[in-house]
Amino acid sequence: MTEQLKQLRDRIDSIDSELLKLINMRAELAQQIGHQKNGVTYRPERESQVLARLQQLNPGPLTNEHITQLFIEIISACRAMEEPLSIAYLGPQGTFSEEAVTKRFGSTVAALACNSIDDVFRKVESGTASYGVVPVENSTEGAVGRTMDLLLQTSLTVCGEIELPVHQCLIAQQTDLTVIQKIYSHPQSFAQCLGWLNKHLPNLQAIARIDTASNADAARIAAADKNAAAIAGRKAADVFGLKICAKNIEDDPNNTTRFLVIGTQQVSASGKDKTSIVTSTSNRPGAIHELLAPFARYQVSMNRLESRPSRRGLWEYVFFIDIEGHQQDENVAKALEEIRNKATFLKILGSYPSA
Ligand SMILES: C=C(O[C@@H]1C=C(C(=O)O)C=C[C@H]1O)C(=O)O
Repeated sequence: MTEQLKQLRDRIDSIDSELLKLINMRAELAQQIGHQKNGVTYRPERESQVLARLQQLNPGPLTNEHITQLFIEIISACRAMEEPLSIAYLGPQGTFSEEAVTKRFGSTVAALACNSIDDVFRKVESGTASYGVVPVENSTEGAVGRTMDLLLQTSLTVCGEIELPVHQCLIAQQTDLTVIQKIYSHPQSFAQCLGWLNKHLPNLQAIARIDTASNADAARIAAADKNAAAIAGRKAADVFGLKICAKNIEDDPNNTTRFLVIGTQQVSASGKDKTSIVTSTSNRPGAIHELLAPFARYQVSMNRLESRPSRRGLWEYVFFIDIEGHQQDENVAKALEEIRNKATFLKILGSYPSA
């Protein structure tokens, strides 16, 4: 070892000793805060402020994404000193939902794989899990209907959102595409990769496309059949020991899935929030225009408007709306108050920090 290398490593060692001390001091403070809280440990608004502040202060060379991931892990460990969180998600292991859990909560949580979106809601409603993570929309494929239908019925609140860039891979036991006779995947993932499949697969007509309940299920099946491939994330290839034949095969390179964190808590304002509501109105000319007019009047921006069958009458709809701001912000509160007076139905799903 050269003298210069030794000196650099000595400096890293002494910085690590400092970091070790500081991180443990941080954990002790989190524990003290935990003793002062009654009830809810996880404070999404505070975590979002902590991360936003660090991003603003970050002098580099580490990027804001690096800093965010590092601090999410530090916060995750500190939070666990107060109380370990259990998070239900749409399993099995290796799904994008699992990645979304880690992206928001870090690794120091008990992640609970569920068989269905319904099961995620049930686990949180029954108190078996503290929070749940469910997919709500994809930038290519649109809304996840089941999540929206369950949001309408549930007593749970929306406590957060997670945006996850979704990069699909074609994975198999080997990388020779000519032996592939079947491809397994979730219908949403097939739809996200249609262009690539049509362009790159030899003998496309002869290849069966088989739907599975999740990408990770597709990977599990492909791991037991040498003539099969799966479309899934990199994580699923790791979990099931498969090779990556092609990566980033999604047709839109910005392909992103948005997930919601569901729980039982009303989240306080962070300063940069969103509010999700479901509403409906009578079926007459101009009714929707009138219903939404207060948003324009009080300068509330609408990020999303999605209609779903209400399941109460033929051709009757409910509207899922995301707006900017917290329900306690004055302009949002006034707009929602007016809407409540006009709507035949209004449910505020929750306010939470913007991703
Ligand atoms: C320490 C706290 O508890 C949790 C841990 C946090 C942290 O480590 O920074 C932030 C918010 C909470 O989820 C707190 O509420 O400040």
